[in-house]
Amino acid sequence: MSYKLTALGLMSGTSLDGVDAALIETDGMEVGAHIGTLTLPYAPELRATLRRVLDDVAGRALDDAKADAGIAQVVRDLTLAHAEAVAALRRQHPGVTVDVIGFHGQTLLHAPERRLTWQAGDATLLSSETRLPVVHDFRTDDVAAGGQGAPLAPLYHAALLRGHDRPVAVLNIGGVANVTLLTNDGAIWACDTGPGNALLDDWAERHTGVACDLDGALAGAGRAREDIVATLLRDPYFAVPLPKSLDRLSFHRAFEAVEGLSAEDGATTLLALTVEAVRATVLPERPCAWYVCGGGRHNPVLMERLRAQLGAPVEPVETLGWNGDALEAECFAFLAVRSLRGLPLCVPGTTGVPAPLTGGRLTCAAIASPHWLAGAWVAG
Ligand SMILES: Nc1ncnc2c1ncn2[C@@H]1O[C@H](COP(=O)(O)OP(=O)(O)OP(=O)(O)O)[C@@H](O)[C@H]1O
Ligand SMILES: CC(=O)N[C@H]1[C@@H]2OC[C@@H](O2)[C@@H](O)[C@@H]1O[C@H](C)C(=O)O
Repeated sequence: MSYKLTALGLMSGTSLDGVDAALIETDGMEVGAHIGTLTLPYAPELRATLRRVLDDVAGRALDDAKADAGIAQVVRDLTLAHAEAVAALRRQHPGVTVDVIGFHGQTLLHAPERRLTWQAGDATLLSSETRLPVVHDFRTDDVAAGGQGAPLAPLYHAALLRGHDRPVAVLNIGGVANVTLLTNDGAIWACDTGPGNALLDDWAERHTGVACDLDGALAGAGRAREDIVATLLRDPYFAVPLPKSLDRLSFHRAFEAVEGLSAEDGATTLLALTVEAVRATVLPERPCAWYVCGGGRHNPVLMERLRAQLGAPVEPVETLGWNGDALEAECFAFLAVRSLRGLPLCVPGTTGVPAPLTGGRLTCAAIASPHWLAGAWVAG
């Protein structure tokens, strides 16, 4: 490995459950030590506010939403939650010097067809709170270049899977689900497959008051209405070839289709949609194995249906020695270092950009000269 940095990645995903933080060593090409991780759940009020803001932002002009004082306060609150996660992780590893933060931010809007994507977060505030350089805004350049802006995890998956048998797939089941496929000829393909847990979370919250269908308690007790799943699979999204990406709210019309079902049958049907959407994704090669990360792998009913439907072994990424709850946070640590080095964050097969493209912006507030900026390494 060439000159490596200690990078702290921060991800707050579409599930709106909180901030994942991870510390790794990397030169942006290889991944060295996995130093530590933690999750800091959002306070329930912040989560509820974010859920409302998502709906609000979807219905108005983006510039207008960004200028809204109420939304600005939410952005500040979520940034401070990220700063708290950084402080907590640094307290756990007092001997470690962090070189840079990779700050994804909270996606509040993703509409690549309008060349819009917004990962809310105040990088200047985070940098001044932590006194660390912050790389942020990872998706804008990709979308501006005509790409989907997502998923961005595939190059990290590829770095971790170097030398692994192919074709192989990594499936993330977060709020939205996304797949990375590494093919026999060394290509990387990716897309969002469809809903992940977001619909099931909202359904469970509505019916039980609990924020998710914990351990698949509801979905395991119901029957899937396969006719409804089949109808939902006629959505044009599934006919679009990859690369393609989704917003958290993209499939909320599925709610109308399950309206009137019992809590259990509705949950089983929504869970079946998540799995069938993966199966319906046309990949250039059939994976010989699927490795699953993201919170969905904790749902045994979901894993069981994936195993039954995908026609190849389906295992949690822990089988590979990875931490499936920290992977996305690690990814943004890795991408921060790639951004500093001007390396691509995406390639045509992952986001549809015309050519490999770097991205991200560096913000250094209240830091005279980050020690690594003095080195020749960054220029190289
Ligand atoms: N024990 C469990 N039983 C059922 N579901 C679970 C369990 N643990 C986590 N989950 C699901 O995982 C979700 C969180 O997953 P994750 O943290 O991967 O999402 P995210 O990173 O926010 O989303 P995305 O990857 O779309 O950005 C929860 O909202 C819940 O649906
Ligand atoms: C716009 C956005 O935030 N997309 C997320 C979301 O959550 C899962 C899926 O949709 C994925 O495409 C992406 O996140 C991961 C980290 C990615 O970019 O790979």
